[in-house]
Amino acid sequence: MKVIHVSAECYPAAKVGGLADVVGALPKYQTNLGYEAAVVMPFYDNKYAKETKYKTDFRCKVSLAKNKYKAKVYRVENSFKELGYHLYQVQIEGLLDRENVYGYEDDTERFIAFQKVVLDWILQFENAPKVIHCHDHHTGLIPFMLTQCIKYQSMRSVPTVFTIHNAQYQGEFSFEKLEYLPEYNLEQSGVLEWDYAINPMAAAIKACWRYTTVSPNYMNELPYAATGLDWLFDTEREKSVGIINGIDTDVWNPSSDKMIAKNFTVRTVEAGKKANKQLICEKFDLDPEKPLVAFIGRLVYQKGADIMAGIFDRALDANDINGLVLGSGDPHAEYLLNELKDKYQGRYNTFIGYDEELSHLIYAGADFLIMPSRFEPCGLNQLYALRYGTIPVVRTTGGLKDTVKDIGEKGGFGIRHEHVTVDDVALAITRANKLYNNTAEFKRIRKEIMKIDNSWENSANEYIELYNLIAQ
Ligand SMILES: Nc1ncnc2c1ncn2[C@@H]1O[C@H](COP(=O)(O)OP(=O)(O)O[C@H]2O[C@H](CO)[C@@H](O)[C@H](O)[C@H]2O)[C@@H](O)[C@H]1O
Repeated sequence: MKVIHVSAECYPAAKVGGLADVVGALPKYQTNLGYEAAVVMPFYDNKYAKETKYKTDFRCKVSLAKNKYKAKVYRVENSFKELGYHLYQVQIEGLLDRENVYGYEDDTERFIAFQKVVLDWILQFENAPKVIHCHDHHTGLIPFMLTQCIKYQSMRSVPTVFTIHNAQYQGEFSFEKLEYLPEYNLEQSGVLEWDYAINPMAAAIKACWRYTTVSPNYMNELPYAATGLDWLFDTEREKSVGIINGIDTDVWNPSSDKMIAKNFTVRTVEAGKKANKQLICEKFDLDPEKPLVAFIGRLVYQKGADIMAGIFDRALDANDINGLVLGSGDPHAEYLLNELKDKYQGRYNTFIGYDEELSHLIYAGADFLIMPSRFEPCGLNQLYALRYGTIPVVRTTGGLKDTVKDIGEKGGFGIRHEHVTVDDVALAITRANKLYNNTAEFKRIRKEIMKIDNSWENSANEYIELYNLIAQ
């Protein structure tokens, strides 16, 4: 294989958010373009693992200070046929074999051990990959280990690309855990360090050959984004590239999606969306005659979760619309969103939790999707919404700015707002409601957005061009 993607998540094996969607799709498109790609990720003891057949590809022991763990690298049988790329999963007994991806006290230990096993596995390849492509901070120590650790010296010339999906999460931990890392020249500790701690995201930026962000605009924002690494992003900018995410049009295709009530194309969009909306309205006691404004996502500060209940309260009060929220995260935000149900019975509802199938149905049946994000490295939800004829209402930030044009502009097809305040987002929803009531224009835009090409083809090629630039 030419490139190995290393990631904590990959759809369909394990998904928490957009990282899984990207790592689950990009390698397939790269392989289709003739650049054979594989993915290596942790093995979690989840539903996918129970339904999947594995073959052991490699066995080793991994140590973290005095603790030793048995590890295996599994190859997922038939992954090339079913997913379009080879999928490998690292099983570390007692560390990774748990149900969830994140959220354990020893996440630092889990992901350090994972990265060490990945490199031990690659070390014994007859032919090293041309590029190792790491995604987010859980894999950020790999560029460091490759360039600094004695054990991996023979792979020093293998180029690394590091992709930032979200610079807010950096995985920092204390230097007390330094002994978990393989031996290196301690004079190089500065490469690991940021703000008196080991910071895997900072270490990756410093040690990788090139780093990328998932949209060009997020790249421009990073030196001012208050992530704590602003200065680093400014000084290392020369080795950065912004490449916009695409979507997997095999998975996200309204004409063949098995998770929705009725399939549709641009030609049959009216009937298709109506049937999907009807089912949502039945499930959630909403009014199919009124526009449906939805939110899907992790209920965290980034996504505006703290003001989400306020937004729906104001927007439902001012407009004759439905509101629906699918998400989970901050318990207080969940509580406030649920509390609103009594006030707007028959027009507003929530599903607090994670439900992949329901998300597809909502993209297919909603009229508008709101994304009042404080920052958004790319955002995939707006791209899925467009493909399913749902008009995005987004904050002008990050990748949302790159992918959504306001209806006030020439050729515009979405609604944008500048601020993450209840007032600004509610006003944007009022604009959406006005557009809905201008039936001819609403229907025209709905058809237009379904035709926009946000598939992975172009971006997958941009990554390949980047690999070719650095790999000899
Ligand atoms: N409760 C729920 N039920 C079902 N599905 C749910 C869900 N909550 C979220 N999802 C799904 O998770 C994905 C979210 O993707 P995003 O890219 O919008 O955000 P995320 O912040 O996770 O990703 C980060 O990485 C991606 C990938 O690079 C960037 O696009 C993004 O800006 C960055 O924050 C979508 O597939 C969405 O449908």
